[in-house]
Amino acid sequence: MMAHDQRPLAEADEIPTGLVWEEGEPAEAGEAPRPDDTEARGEAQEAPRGAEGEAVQGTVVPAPEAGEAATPKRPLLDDINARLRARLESWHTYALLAWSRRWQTAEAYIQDPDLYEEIAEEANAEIYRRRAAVAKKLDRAKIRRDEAQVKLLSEELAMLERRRVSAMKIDALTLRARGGRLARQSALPVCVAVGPVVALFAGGMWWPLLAYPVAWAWLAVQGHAIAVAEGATEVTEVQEKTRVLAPPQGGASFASPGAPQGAAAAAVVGASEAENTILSRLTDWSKAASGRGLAGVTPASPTIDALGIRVVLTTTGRLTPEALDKKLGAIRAALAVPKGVRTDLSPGDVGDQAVLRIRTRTPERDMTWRPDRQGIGLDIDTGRPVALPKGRMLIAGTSGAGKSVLLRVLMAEALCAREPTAVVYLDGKGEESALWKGKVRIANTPREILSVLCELGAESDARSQIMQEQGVATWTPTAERPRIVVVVDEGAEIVAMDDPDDDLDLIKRLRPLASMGRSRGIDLKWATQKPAIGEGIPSQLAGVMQDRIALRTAGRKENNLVLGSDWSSHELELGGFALASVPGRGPGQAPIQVWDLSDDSTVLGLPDAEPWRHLPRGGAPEAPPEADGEAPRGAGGVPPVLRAALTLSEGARGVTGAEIAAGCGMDLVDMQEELRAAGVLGGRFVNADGNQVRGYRRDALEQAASRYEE
Ligand SMILES: Nc1ncnc2c1ncn2[C@@H]1O[C@H](COP(=O)(O)OP(=O)(O)OP(=O)(O)O)[C@@H](O)[C@H]1O
Repeated sequence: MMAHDQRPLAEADEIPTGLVWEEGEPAEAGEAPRPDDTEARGEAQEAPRGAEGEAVQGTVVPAPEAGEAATPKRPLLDDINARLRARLESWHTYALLAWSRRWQTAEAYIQDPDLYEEIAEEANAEIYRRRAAVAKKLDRAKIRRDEAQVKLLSEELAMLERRRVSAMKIDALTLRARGGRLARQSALPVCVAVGPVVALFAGGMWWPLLAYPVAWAWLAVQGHAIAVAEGATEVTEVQEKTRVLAPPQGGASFASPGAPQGAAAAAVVGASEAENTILSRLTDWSKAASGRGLAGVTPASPTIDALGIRVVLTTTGRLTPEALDKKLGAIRAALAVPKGVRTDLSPGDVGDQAVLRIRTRTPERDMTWRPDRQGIGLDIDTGRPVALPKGRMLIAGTSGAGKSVLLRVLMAEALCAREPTAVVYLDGKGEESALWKGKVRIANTPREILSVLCELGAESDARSQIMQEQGVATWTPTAERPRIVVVVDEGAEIVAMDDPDDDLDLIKRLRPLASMGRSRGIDLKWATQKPAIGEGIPSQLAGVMQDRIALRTAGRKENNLVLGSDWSSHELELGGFALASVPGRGPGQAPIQVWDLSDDSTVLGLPDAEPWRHLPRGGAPEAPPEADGEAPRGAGGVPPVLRAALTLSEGARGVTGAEIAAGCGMDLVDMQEELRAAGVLGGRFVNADGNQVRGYRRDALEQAASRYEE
């Protein structure tokens, strides 16, 4: 009935655009008018009139949107806009992702929990270096007999020995270091955020504002790369999933990783927080491993025992259990294994399987050292004693790792051994020596150490001669010439003392002991906190010290220097856990828990023993009496040192000072003084090998002796 003539009103009667006149009967009263039609209906009273002047019936209604259905352009544009908006939103999310990751990394770097320890270590090392330098100067001054310098340097040394780095200073240094890290990490973002605004207002330059879109785009690209690397090409909000763990069976077995999510939400009773995190990641393995290059690794149900978590990993595709070793870092990251917790991979029962052990627990064992204990400690996995081979050994460990305790165990083991064994203790620090008086031969000062090394050199030569005479290749220790365990507590002290220019060529004397001592029953145990070659390990010794023990080392670098990259001694716990690179033990094996001999009274209770001294071969002179007694004169009043020098140089053109000192069991410097008092000065002579060496010429010795006989 209604013939609608729709014309825009503006065109017809100058009614505002957006409204049209709709001919026909006005809307029924009952019809709900559109809210914005009120004005329009008012206008209807003055509606246009027909040609004859009669009112034309109709209503003003809003105009349909221009071209709504008439053209496909609009939906296309809407579609493009929607897509663009979605793209921008997702790239913006990528940018936010990259920013949050960057900030997380920066935060972890700034709040690094190891920083305090590193700074404390560095501060202590600085004092230690200064102490070593002053001690060295002091020794030289003593040798020169420069009393004024000796007094000054002794005071300085005493002051340095008393000095301790206070906790407050370490706190302040740590705070400063963290502040520096924060400043460095924030410098670039702050420049990007503030720089363009400053440039705009201060310099009137608009183009630095381009830094904002550039930085945004850069972050978005980074964020996209992160999302792709992590296996999520779409950025979505990560939902916290509930832990899925089946009820423990037989004490400790958990749901397989393939179990449906959300089946159970309880943490495992009795498991620590770290263990629960690891277990939950194993349960949700596909997510934990995503983007870490662990495709082809499937964990079975984990179990917990006295040593921690054990899980069998099955490999598929081209991945082999052996290749898993290289992915251990990625596995640790996927499972969020805490830093100090050790992980070991060993072959499984089936060819494509490996067993991953996450050592979150240490079984309770009585580790106190007693004389009946075997070896240096227990393998923490098997609980069996670990005995180390005899011979030279390098021992490394950071401060507090347990070197001194391990050395105590080695020395106590030697003192209680059935085989005749003596201990020589070269303790440059001098801290432990008091405990061992009357049990082992002790040398603390450079002169004492030099003297002992001369004796050891002479002993080694004597044994070599005896072995040649007997036609044997290995020394069998006897009560007269026992096995000698030479323990160096802190090798860096010896390195610092060494000064070949001043006749203190300690390292030169140690090298033959390290290289040839093993077959002659002389075992050098070299311990150091600083495993860098030249600092704590002399290059002359590094090559020959193949058997090595590392307690906890300061970091990966130190671990690699001592044991090699297959090992992880830097992840060991502090205080008595060690890895041993010796025949029969490899990187795949569990650490050794060292017997605990930190109790001083146990050391004091060890049996006393006559400290070792070199025994010259038959007919050699006796050691002169101690300094307070007047040296007895021999036949014709010849001083014993001169007599010894004459005996030792028989048939030769001369004899070295070290040989005389060793032959007499004397300190080198004391021996030199006594010979000087007897009228003999050092010089050079040609030895049996035809080389010019420093020492005492035979003719000079004879001349001096003849003066006494006269
Ligand atoms: N085998 C062990 N069993 C139990 N506790 C140990 C063991 N070894 C070391 N510790 C603990 O660690 C502490 C530090 O050990 P130790 O003094 O031997 O370290 P260190 O490596 O010699 O350190 P530094 O080089 O700073 O002297 C000891 O006081 C002791 O409490």
